Amino acid sequence: MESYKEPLRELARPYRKAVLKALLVLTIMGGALFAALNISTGSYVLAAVEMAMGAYAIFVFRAIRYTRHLERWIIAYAIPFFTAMMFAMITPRATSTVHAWVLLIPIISHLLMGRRLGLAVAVFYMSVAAIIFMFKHQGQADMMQALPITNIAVISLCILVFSHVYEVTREQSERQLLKIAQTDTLTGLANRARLSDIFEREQQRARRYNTPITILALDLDHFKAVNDRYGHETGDMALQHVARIFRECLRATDLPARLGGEEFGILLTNTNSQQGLEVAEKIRVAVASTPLHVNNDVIRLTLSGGVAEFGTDGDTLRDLVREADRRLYHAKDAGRNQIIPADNRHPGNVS
Ligand SMILES: Nc1nc2c(ncn2[C@@H]2O[C@H](COP(=O)(O)OP(=O)(O)OP(=O)(O)O)[C@@H](O)[C@H]2O)c(=O)[nH]1
Repeated sequence: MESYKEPLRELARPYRKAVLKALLVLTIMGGALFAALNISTGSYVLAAVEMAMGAYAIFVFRAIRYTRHLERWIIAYAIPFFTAMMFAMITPRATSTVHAWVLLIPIISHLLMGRRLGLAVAVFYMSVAAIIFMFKHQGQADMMQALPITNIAVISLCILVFSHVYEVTREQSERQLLKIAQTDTLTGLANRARLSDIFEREQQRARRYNTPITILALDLDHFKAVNDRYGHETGDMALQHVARIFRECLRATDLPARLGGEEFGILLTNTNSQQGLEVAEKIRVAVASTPLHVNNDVIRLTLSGGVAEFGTDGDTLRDLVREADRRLYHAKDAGRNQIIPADNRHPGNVS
């Protein structure tokens, strides 16, 4: 489960909202200023468009305060905003300096909509602006020369490329930081924060499609003795060794996580508690039958576990981990190296 799409979107929200708010405030102020200037020069249609954009900006400013659909409001505002820009370019009374506004499009669209949609919207409106420019100035010999046209084209392209590169790099750094923040450094497994994020997403899917989710809680047996006998460094190697076995035993859609110390939680999507028990048994047998070789030592490890199923044992990750933990401690009490299933009646084989 490598996708960080949802948490990245969440992370970008406050910053996109701040950019949108700044744009709205500037539109309200700019709308009033340019409407007054256009009224004074008799450009009433343009003034009406500017006042309408200002009024719409006030409406959107209020609407985004508590919205859960910021992305939709961004599109609902940016598209009319850019369209109004194109309209301002078409009007006969508009001066050629109005084209300077087009340079804002790639910056605003990337900041508000991200690298993919931002690029698509920017390329579309900049192309429309280029066509309008050519039509408008086709009779003006001084503008229709290679140098001024190349100047404008290169500046526009530079701003488009810089905005895009900035946004791509920003997203990559954010993804990298998020990955670090959600990964256990010792084992490379997910940590509790990532397990929680993925569980939130998966439980929504499970409710919608009525599919099962199972949580396993697994804990190494007598791990303190491993540390005491072979040292902390070897203990760390044992944790890495177990993490490797988890990866080998699980599907790509399962998420193994280190909950802390020598305790692990595994999220199994599309898996009921019976299938979950089979997975846990497979891991238990693999750990018990794959000793760790360090120098000349052969270190035999075992683990105990508990299974809990979404819905039957609880609806939140906290409840499910608590239930799976409760069974895990039964397994410890019953002699270790065993899994207690979700129905709590039939412990798995003790080898
Ligand atoms: N090497 C290493 N040891 C750790 C790490 N985190 C926790 N431990 C050790 O794990 C051991 C856990 O000990 P206990 O909680 O007594 O559990 P146990 O010895 O496995 O006994 P049972 O769980 O009852 O089978 C302690 O010695 C901790 O110091 C870690 O990151 N690296």
